[in-house]
Amino acid sequence: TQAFSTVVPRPATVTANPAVSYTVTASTPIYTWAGNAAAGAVGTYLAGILRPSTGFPLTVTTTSDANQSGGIALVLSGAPASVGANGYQLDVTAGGVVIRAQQPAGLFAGVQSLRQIMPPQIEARAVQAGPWVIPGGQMIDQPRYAYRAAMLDVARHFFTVDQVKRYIDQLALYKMNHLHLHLTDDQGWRIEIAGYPNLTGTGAGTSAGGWSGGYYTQAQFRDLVAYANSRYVTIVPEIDMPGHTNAALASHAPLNCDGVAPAPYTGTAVGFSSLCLTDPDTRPFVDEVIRQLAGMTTGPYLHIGGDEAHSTPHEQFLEFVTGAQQTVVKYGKTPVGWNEISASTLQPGAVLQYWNTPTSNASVAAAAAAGHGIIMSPANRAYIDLKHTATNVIGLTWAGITNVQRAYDWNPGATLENVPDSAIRGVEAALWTESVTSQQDVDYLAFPRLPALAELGWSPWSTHDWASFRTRLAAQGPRWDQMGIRYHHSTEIPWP
Ligand SMILES: CC1=[NH+][C@H]2[C@@H](O1)O[C@H](CO)[C@@H](O)[C@@H]2O
Repeated sequence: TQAFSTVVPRPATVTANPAVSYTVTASTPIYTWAGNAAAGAVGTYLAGILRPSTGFPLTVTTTSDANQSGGIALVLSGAPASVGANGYQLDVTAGGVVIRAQQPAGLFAGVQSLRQIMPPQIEARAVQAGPWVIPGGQMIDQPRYAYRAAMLDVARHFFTVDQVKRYIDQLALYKMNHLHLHLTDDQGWRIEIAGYPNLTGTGAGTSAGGWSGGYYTQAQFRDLVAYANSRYVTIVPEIDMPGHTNAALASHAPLNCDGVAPAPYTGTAVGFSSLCLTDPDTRPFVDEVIRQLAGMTTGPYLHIGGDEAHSTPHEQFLEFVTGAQQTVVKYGKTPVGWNEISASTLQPGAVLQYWNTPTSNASVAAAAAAGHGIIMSPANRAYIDLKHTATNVIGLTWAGITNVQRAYDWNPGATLENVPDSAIRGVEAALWTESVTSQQDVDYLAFPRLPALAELGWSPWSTHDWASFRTRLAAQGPRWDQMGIRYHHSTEIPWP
């Protein structure tokens, strides 16, 4: 039987009851809360996970009984107030499983914990022998931070809709609830913008290293947004500006100060490109891009980049970034930017993403003091594009080598001087793809560090403990084997 206390992220309170267990059988139903379609969808999602590996019907039916026994019950009643909108209470007794929440999002989170206390074979896509014994116990659980995210850079190398959906499913398993898509950079523009067809002509024609290009049509992007929403993941699209813009400049000559489009770029340098901020074509371009992207995005955030604008005159940079934030607000979204935008006139609600390595930054601290939220992605902790070990082939090294313990053993709420935990919105694991050209590369770099950052975003600091985490992480290995995730077998982890 899978141990009860192996869940990642660690639930806030976990009480194993080894005296009891519940076995899922061919007659086990899934009950969902009557009258709530979203709860029903969570039940159908759970059935989609359990049916292929058990071969059981696992019929989904409704109940109005907050103490429904005799199966796996997902109920929107009886959850303690402490779990809030995104938490849950999970009880496994001899009589069955009951997940209680205040909102469907909490049921979805509870389902992820339920998956992890079932045998690893539950994640197989072909029928397995069983038995499907679930150990007894109780969890009462809720997230520490509201923003628990991963970033996938689809500009340096392009990843298909299906590959991104697979990543979304992996994020959901670890209760991450935002996926930041880095859609544009020097090497590629990956989102269709009506009226500027060459952005996804020349702009999407190649990638770092000269590999094949690609892009999302607006319909495909909307499909990704809908898929993410069905996994309680919010897409955060990024148009990186005014630097990191060679793909746009190569696609649309008027955006260049001299009116001459540069060649597409397949290298991996940064900081050499800039939109021409004195050019009258730039503002309408930026306005149209933000307008269309906001129209495709159901989530509240639109990321305007702002990093490494080393080729942009500083005063022009400040004025541009202030204007870009105002445009995002005009189209109904909340602006997010890399921490360099803190020097601009931050718009109400604007959120900063901290990526630098120093533990102090006066401009960011001032922004936090003014009430702006901070997302923590310090490169020497949260950049899962860096190598795991010095001998790794793929991965970068500019901010060091990040093994699992370095990714895990830090407190996002107590990292930046004069930035209190109350200013921290959450954590984001950033996967840049200069050296990443395949699904396997993504798996190898993301696992096992992504779950480490997921635990930092979800679990209370009071339970933060490397010795406990490394043993719980070890129990995830057999699950990843079943899921076909080709993870890095870090020597820090006692894999079974
Ligand atoms: C915000 C930020 N800008 C740079 C930096 O992070 O490092 C990344 C590689 O780790 C690189 O791809 C990116 O363009």
